[in-house]
Amino acid sequence: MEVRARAPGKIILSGEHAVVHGSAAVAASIDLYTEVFLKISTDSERSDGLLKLHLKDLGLQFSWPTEKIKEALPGPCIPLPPPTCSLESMKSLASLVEDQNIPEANFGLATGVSTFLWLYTSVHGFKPATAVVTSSLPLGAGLGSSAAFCVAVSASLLALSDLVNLDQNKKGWQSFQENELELVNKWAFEGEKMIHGKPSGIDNTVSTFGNMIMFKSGQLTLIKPSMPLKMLITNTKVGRNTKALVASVSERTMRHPEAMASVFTAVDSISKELSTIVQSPAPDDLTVTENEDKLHELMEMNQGLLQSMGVSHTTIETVLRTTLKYKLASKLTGAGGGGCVLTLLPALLAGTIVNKVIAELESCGFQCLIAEIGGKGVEVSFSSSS
Ligand SMILES: Nc1ncnc2c1ncn2[C@@H]1O[C@H](COP(=O)(O)OP(=O)(O)O)[C@@H](O)[C@H]1O
Ligand SMILES: C[C@@](O)(CCOP(=O)(O)O)CC(=O)O
Ligand SMILES: [Mg+2]
Repeated sequence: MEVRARAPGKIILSGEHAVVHGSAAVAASIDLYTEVFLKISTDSERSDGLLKLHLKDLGLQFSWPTEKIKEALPGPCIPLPPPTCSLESMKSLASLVEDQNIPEANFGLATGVSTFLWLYTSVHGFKPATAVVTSSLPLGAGLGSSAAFCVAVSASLLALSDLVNLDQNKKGWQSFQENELELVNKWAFEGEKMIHGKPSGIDNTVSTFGNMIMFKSGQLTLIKPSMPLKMLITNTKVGRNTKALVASVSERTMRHPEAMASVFTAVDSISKELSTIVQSPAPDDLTVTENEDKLHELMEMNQGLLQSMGVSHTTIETVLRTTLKYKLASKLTGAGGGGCVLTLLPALLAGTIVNKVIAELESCGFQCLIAEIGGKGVEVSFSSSS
């Protein structure tokens, strides 16, 4: 029994952090993916009794005797709802992962590895298996690698379970039915909880369902943009950790509840207005430009509010200053504190200007890319090639 699952990363156009506190946010999937290959040994197959996890791009391989996992974890938790990992299980997972001696440089991976073990055993118990993970997403840079990882892992696990009804003979990538996607999303959210502490659920939701969405208090609304939206993504390459940044915003909120409530309300309005603008009819270039000007201002306002939440960074400020020289608006995307910055590229902006901005940003040591936004969500493939 084997399957491949791939799940996209995302950009947040407005509302990160505030969405954790109930404000609306707008996000879109991007065409960078995390892919998980999963092969589970059936009872009749001979196996080495190991659960193996290979993080291929990082050159790291881990394995655990399934008997050892059985002593530490409760095992399958079916039927629904998916279980939230208890503190006791977290501790057992930490010691199972510690035994693998993850290199210090990859220390943040420990939670990802624990999450894999938790999701795997919750769906498939203690069956020996091999999982191979590859990703074109930068880890810990604000493009939702944690969610793409949780969604791809959950999708691969559910695809090989009795809980979904996929066509195993179909060649190439296929999607799940709507109710199955909801299931994948629920399991992935449990994984995100382990990595983020208190996630809003926006990242796993957009990775699961794809497209562009507005997300508020756990509810998603599909957005159908009626104007072209091109974003430059600049990776400052400053590593950061979403869990710590989300916790720091919550601490600030405890210290200044009224002021922060106003900040979150302002972000809520920005996301709602942004969603209205991108969906409003744009029959000609003039209307597109007018709408882009409004988006420009909304992005600047959102960035200002993110600064007031304390999640900007000197490298983010450098990107903002650099792009402003070309009259382009930027804002951080994801948790901030480094990571990636979005810059709106107006539809009529000359290619030579885009190249100049990119060259200037890259001369600062940043990495730029232009991703396709709003594509498909999670998919699986049972065939060996796709
Ligand atoms: N391909 C992967 N393999 C293992 N763990 C991963 C992978 N992608 C993400 N993770 C987990 O997610 C963490 C990064 O998540 P986070 O701090 O939320 O940043 P982001 O989601 O913006 O990339 C990593 O430190 C790791 O624990
Ligand atoms: C800061 C936040 O809004 C987004 C975090 O995204 P990322 O992990 O930095 O890609 C947190 C959340 O919504 O769960
Ligand atoms: Mg994340």
